[in-house]
Amino acid sequence: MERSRNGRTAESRFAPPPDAGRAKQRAYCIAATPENEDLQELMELLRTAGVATVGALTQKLDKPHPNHYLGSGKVAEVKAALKEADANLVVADDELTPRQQRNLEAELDVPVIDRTAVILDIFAGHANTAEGKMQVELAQLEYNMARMRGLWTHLERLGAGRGVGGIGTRGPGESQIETDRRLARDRITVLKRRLEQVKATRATQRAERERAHLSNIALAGYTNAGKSTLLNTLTGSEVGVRDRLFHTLDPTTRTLQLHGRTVLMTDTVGFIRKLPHQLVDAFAATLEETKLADLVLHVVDASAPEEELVAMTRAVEDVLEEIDAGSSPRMLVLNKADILDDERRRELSFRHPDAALVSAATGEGLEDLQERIVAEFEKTLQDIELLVPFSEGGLLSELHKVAGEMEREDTPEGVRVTARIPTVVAERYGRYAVNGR
Ligand SMILES: Nc1nc2c(ncn2[C@@H]2O[C@H](COP(=O)(O)OP(=O)(O)OP(=O)(O)O)[C@@H](O)[C@H]2O)c(=O)[nH]1
Ligand SMILES: [Mg+2]
Repeated sequence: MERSRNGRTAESRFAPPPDAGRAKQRAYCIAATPENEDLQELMELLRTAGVATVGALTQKLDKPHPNHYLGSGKVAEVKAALKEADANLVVADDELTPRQQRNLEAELDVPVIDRTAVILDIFAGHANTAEGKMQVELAQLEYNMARMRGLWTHLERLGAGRGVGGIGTRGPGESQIETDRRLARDRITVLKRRLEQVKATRATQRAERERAHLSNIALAGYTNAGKSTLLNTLTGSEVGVRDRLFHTLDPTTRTLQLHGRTVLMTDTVGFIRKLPHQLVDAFAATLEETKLADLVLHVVDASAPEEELVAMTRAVEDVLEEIDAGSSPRMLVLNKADILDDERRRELSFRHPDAALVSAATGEGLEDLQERIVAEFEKTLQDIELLVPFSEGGLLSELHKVAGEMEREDTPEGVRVTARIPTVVAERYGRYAVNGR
């Protein structure tokens, strides 16, 4: 029997969980895709959101049907399957247009949601900080704005169709829709303004860190790749780790010792295929951390099958491009080496000769990774000669952290220091440079 990466069997993904009979939401997954994609990731998202999957259907289409997402024959097939599986929710693997959603609901007579809604729901459940919550709410509002009309039609239909009736199920008419849209727009304005303030605070914090003149490494990668685990192992911290998608939403920065030098390492929100653009926009402040890093470690779950690994890697590269982090120096880190067999290890080192193969869980390969990071920074090391005024004594200990080793000599004007440090950091000491070095 085919075993999925996290140990659950392929069969058990479809078999109802023990309490599925009572599970409120029993989802049927659908996908229109040009490639032979399975729906495992969507089911994984649903599992994270606490929804049971009771069936799935994929149709090979170059482009989703503009009216019904799937072709009309397939929609009829889904309708029959829903009854069979006793599903009460349909989930599409792509973001649906309001029209596709409306039409599907009319045909299938159950609520239809899309991948974006599921991801937004997970983010909403995982947001802990005020900033995270605002970012998610903004993304949700942006997503819902376009769909409000559809939502009301939906409620109306359910009310009429099932004879439930009552408050909130009747069509509110144009004026109510308009009022709601206005309220949503107002709230969006407020949230955007507050997030601007958060962004300013974050910029101040970053400026403070930069004043500490340390290089900054950002961890980036697909959700569940092991970024937080890697941060924990390397820096001895205890950031939350779980086998669920989008566990980390808020960035965390820790210090890391590399051959006597101190650098900063930041763990942040993971990426996914078809990442809702509303989230990318709303998380702009968070993603700045990656964008402005001196080095980006792209962490990959190397235990994924090759095809999936390539797709996940590409998805991350795409988002990095999208947020404009494409030009930062980057290093590929193949994680979860502990669960690879020898053949796969050989294949990976052949395919990705420049990547570091590590296990954040067992510590394997981490020394090599640290060597590589040092080597990466070495490439840009520069000799500097500074004259630091006595009034700036704190700078000396900071410089010592960055340089690992340095020579110092007291002179009447201040302390004369020679050291070898990364160019990015050297620039921050520019005003104390002697002889233009
Ligand atoms: N076998 C194995 N499992 C690992 C390794 N590193 C992480 N994991 C597991 O992978 C799962 C995800 O790890 P996290 O560190 O939370 O992953 P993440 O990239 O931070 O995920 P998000 O915060 O959701 O984006 C957890 O169940 C970890 O225990 C590893 O080296 N080997
Ligand atoms: Mg994490």
